[in-house]
This record gives sequence, structure tokens and C-alpha cells, in this order.
Amino acid sequence: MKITVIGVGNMGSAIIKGLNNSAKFTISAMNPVNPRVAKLAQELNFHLVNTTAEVASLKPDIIILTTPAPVTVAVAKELATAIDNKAIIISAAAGISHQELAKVLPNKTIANIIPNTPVEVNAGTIGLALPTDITAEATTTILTVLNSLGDVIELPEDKLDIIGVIGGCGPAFVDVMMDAMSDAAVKHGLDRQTAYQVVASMVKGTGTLAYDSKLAPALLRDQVTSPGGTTIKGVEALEKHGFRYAIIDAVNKANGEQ
Ligand SMILES: NC(=O)C1=CN([C@@H]2O[C@H](COP(=O)(O)OP(=O)(O)OC[C@H]3O[C@@H](n4cnc5c(N)ncnc54)[C@H](OP(=O)(O)O)[C@@H]3O)[C@@H](O)[C@H]2O)C=CC1
Ligand SMILES: O=C(O)[C@@H]1CCC=N1
Repeated sequence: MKITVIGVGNMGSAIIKGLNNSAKFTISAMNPVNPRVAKLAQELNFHLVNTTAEVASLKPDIIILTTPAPVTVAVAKELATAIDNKAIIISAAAGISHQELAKVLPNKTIANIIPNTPVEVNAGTIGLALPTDITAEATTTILTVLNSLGDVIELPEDKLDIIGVIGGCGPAFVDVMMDAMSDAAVKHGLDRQTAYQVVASMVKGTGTLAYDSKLAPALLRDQVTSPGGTTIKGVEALEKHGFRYAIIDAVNKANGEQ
């Protein structure tokens, strides 16, 4: 299957690396001329072009739009005249609706996704909204690509924003916590590299346990807080400093609440 990724920034690069790991696809990409992207194309050995006309000549089965949200509709409009109707468009642009894209891409199959950066290591969380009139064949094609990048959660488009905040922005929120924990470990005498390793391993294990057991996070927390022990003292400090509400409000704000 031939896949062209348009916009090779943080998300586009992560998708390309994840697709490249799975070694199942012929990958190409389009980006304005940029030495960073040229270097990545050389390293991963994918074909790089700079114009939508060149994208058309590649005859991709799938085009993934990872351009900045504000320019995505304009890029889609340019593509509409260049590509044939067979190419399936998958847009990762947060906040750009199916309807806005369908207006400039008539007669094209368009799916909306919100992926996250862990797609780079094929451990992504990908919210997917499919159009109601999509064919079984197109659905299979889209799922073949996305399943190679991580967990795909299919849902109606009106739920894509909140999945996008939890799945898409969530890694940044967890990274902030990991960074703070690493600083605290360094303060208490651990060297920084070991601190990063311990924190990443702990988050990976905690995530895997929650994912595999399907237990509620509160129950998993209770299993750590031994009576009269150290953890409950830390949890008390988190409550005192409003950690829980800080997280809830981060989600509120990322989801557009004023
Ligand atoms: N980052 C994330 O975790 C997530 C991002 N997304 C979505 O992915 C999209 C990209 O975000 P992100 O990767 O963070 O942003 P970046 O700024 O890191 O990447 C954007 C890329 O698009 C390129 N670009 C700009 N204009 C054009 C154009 N007209 N044609 C082709 N390429 C273009 C830029 O090129 P250059 O800089 O070389 O000029 C850059 O390489 C957004 O729509 C965002 O909503 C969705 C979920 C998660
Ligand atoms: O920050 C953003 O707008 C994008 C969408 C989800 C994650 N990053």
C-alpha cells in the first residue's frame, strides 16, 4: 500500500517512523523544503516531494494530512484538483471537521483521526471518526494502516475532540509530571539519566498494568497505598496541592473551555 504523509513535523515524523517500523508500506511525504525533513527522508529512505502536483504523480492509496490545522483546508483544496478519487484522505488536523474537508474534497473518502506521538513506537492511541457512507473496503484499508500504529478507538466525530485531548494532548501532561518527578529525584540525589529511566519505566509499567487489568485507576492506587505507609503521605500532598483538579482543568482548557 502506498502512503503519502503531508506535513513532516512532530506528528508527521512520528507517523512515518511508526509506519516505517511496521515495514508493510511504501512511504512518501510532502513538506516545504526543509533540511530537517530531507535528513529524515535519507535516514528512513522514503521519497520526499515538495508540491501537491508531485503527490498526485505518486498515486498514493492513502494520504495522511499532518499539516498545521490552520493551513490544512487550503492544502486539502490544492490536493482536490491534483489527485484522483481513489486516494483515501486521513486528516489528523485537530479541530478541522469532516464537513470542512468534504467541502473542498468532493467525492473523496475522508476519515478524521487524532493520533498521538507514541505512534512513533507503534504504541499510539488513535481516535478515528469514519463517514457514515464509507465502504467496507475503504474501512479495511484505513484500519490496516492505523492498527499498525497503535490502538484505534472508533467513535462519532463529536467525540473526537475529547478523545484528542486525552489521547493526543495527554502525553504532554504525563511528560510534565515525569519531568517534575525527575527533578525531585535529582534533588534527592539520583543522577538525571537514572531518574529519567526510573520514571519512564514506572509510567510504562503503570500504564501496562492499568491497560491489561482494566481495573479502575482509583483501585490500582489503593493497592499501592499501604496503611500508615509512605504513598498515602504523598497522595495527601497531591490532594493538598490540587493535583487532581489541575489535571481536570488541563483537560477542560485543552478542550476549549474558557
Ligand atoms: N503533535 C501532536 O502530538 C499531534 C498533532 N496533531 C495534528 O498534527 C498536525 C501537525 O501538528 P505538529 O506535527 O505538532 O506540527 P509541526 O509544526 O511540528 O509540523 C507541521 C509540519 O507541516 C509542515 N507544513 C506547513 N505548511 C505546510 C504545507 N502547506 N504543506 C505541507 N506541509 C506543511 C511544516 O513544515 P516546515 O516546518 O518545514 O515549514 C511542518 O513540518 C496539526 O494539524 C495537529 O493538530 C494531532 C494529534 C497530535
Ligand atoms: O497541541 C495540539 O494542538 C495537537 C493536537 C493534539 C495534540 N497536539
